[in-house]
Amino acid sequence: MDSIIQTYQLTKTFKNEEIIEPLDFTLRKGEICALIGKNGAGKSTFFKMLAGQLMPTTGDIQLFGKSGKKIGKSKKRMGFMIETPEFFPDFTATQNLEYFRIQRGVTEKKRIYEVLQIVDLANQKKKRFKDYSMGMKQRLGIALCLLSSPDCLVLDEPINGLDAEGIMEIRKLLLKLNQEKQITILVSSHILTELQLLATRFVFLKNGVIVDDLSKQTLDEKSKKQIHLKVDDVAKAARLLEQGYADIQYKILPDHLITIQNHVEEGGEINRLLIDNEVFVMEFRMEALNLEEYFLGLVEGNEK
Ligand SMILES: Nc1ncnc2c1ncn2[C@@H]1O[C@H](COP(=O)(O)OP(=O)(O)OP(=O)(O)O)[C@@H](O)[C@H]1O
Repeated sequence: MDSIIQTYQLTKTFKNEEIIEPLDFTLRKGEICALIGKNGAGKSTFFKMLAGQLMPTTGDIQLFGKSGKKIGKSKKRMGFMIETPEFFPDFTATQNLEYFRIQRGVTEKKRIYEVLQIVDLANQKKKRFKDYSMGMKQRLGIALCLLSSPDCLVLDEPINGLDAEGIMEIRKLLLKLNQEKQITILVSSHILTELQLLATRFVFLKNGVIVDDLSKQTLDEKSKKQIHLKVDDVAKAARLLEQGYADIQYKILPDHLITIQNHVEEGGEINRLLIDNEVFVMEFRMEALNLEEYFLGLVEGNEK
């Protein structure tokens, strides 16, 4: 059984507003799946439904193939970090984890030392939580998720607010958990370039709808190129592009520049379309497109 999380037509409505539209999603074993969406896209709402903190309005959730009343056992195989856990500021990492170990019924006391080692906090045992850096606090949050030895982690914005070093540490940690401990990971963020170095799959969420779902390989191919044009009549060129390609994704930049994010393989035809219609093309080249630009193209549509 390869699917760890599966949702069927899952929805959530708050006060007559559908925040999550019927959502079908599968997380497969071994993946590091990035859920990418702007603030308010519905990432936390989706994660809270997976964790059982929010009831879906309609639809179904399966964890490890189990749903409904049987889901409880599967939930024990999951580690959720949806909001920063409420650690005691004056407690050390060990004292904080000991509190949660007892609360959660994890019998083996030595597990605390193991998880602190995994997240590289074992040598900080005497420091109190309030003296931790943001990165250390996040890693302690992940340690807490790991206490019950889960097979899957669901992490909401674990690198939010971290500096470059903190981000790198979390990335190293998540890669280690995935590769060495075979933990499947679903992680959300809006720091897209960071996820490009971490995830094996990218799911884009906009207003509660999955607008794209790409493997790392496809994303890398897409991010290789975009068309970069300099033309004399930008408005006419834009009109021709829209007439020629209904789904065209482009941006108009200052200095008569247009970048086109899709139909990149048809660059020759696009050039011909413009020239044949008497648009003077001063520059035509392919250039690299980064994930951030691709994402903005998807979630904002054309900037006209
Ligand atoms: N309990 C609630 N009652 C009413 N509206 C809510 C509730 N929780 C979330 N929302 C709304 O649902 C939408 C999605 O919120 P959500 O927190 O899931 O987005 P998000 O993608 O996680 O964004 P962020 O990164 O800002 O947390 C927002 O418009 C938010 O205001």
